[in-house]
Amino acid sequence: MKERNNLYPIFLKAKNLNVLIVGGGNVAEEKLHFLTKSSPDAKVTMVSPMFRQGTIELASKHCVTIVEDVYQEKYLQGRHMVVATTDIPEVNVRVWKDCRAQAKLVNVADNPPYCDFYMGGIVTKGNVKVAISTNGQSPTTAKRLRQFFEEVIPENVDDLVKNLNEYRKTIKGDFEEKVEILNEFTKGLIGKKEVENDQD
Ligand SMILES: C[C@@]1(CC(=O)O)C2=NC(=C\c3[nH]c(c(CCC(=O)O)c3CC(=O)O)Cc3[nH]c(c(CC(=O)O)c3CCC(=O)O)/C=C3\N/C(=C\2)[C@@H](CCC(=O)O)[C@]3(C)CC(=O)O)/[C@H]1CCC(=O)O
Ligand SMILES: NC(=O)c1ccc[n+]([C@@H]2O[C@H](COP(=O)([O-])OP(=O)(O)OC[C@H]3O[C@@H](n4cnc5c(N)ncnc54)[C@H](O)[C@@H]3O)[C@@H](O)[C@H]2O)c1
Repeated sequence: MKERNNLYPIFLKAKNLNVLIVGGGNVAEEKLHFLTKSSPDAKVTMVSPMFRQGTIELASKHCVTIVEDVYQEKYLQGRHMVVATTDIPEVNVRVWKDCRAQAKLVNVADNPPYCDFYMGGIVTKGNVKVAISTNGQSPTTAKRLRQFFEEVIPENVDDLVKNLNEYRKTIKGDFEEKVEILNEFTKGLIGKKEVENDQD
């Protein structure tokens, strides 16, 4: 059978979660960069004996606490999600095992078999967000697609969302009637004359 991506994307309120990043090198900085680019209000703690200067600067602009120490299990306390990025495979595997034992979501960066979730390529335009995954097959493609969608999704897509949100408030009637009116009103948007099945 043809391969397909069975991952289930969710849009996390990173502000309400405690994320731990283990390590403070290149990979940690890349993961922190893309996390805070998408979610500037993400709550993050980083633990590592060494941090890059760029990481320290990025951390100071966001809600990121830096702890200078080697990884220990106690740092998992209160964390919902963990990203392990050290250059010592045994440490990353230990983080993975500790997280699994405590049913915490864990991502060993750049190491798909040790990931409960993947970080994606992310495009944000106001209230609209698109997340891209290649099923862990090609991060470079995820990056290129992200750049492509950053170009082609119009900046004013957010106006549409806001206008429809306002319009929805003015529609009278029950839930079904509202859904019908909003669907009728937005039919033209996808460039097809007939929308055959609104479940698609
Ligand atoms: C999207 C993005 C998000 C982010 O990092 O936040 C992301 N990787 C990005 C860039 C990137 N990473 C790497 C390169 C070098 C080129 C290359 O090797 O392809 C580039 C491209 C570049 O930098 O140009 C190295 C790399 N990464 C992984 C492997 C292992 C492997 O592929 O098997 C290796 C090889 C390591 C080695 O050689 O040992 C694995 C993962 N990287 C993922 C995410 C997850 C899959 C996402 C998906 O499903 O598509 C997954 C599975 C796990 C994870 O880490 O979550 C971010 C782009 C953000 C943006 O630009 O918007
Ligand atoms: N740099 C890349 O683009 C890249 C690409 C693919 C794979 N990798 C792999 O990913 C891993 C990390 O790469 P990197 O470039 O970020 O390495 P790095 O040397 O820049 O960073 C490693 C970090 O891990 C920290 N660390 C070491 N032991 C620790 C411990 N016990 N507890 C907590 N933190 C600890 C170090 O202090 C350092 O901050 C390496 O195994 C590398 O081979 C890197």
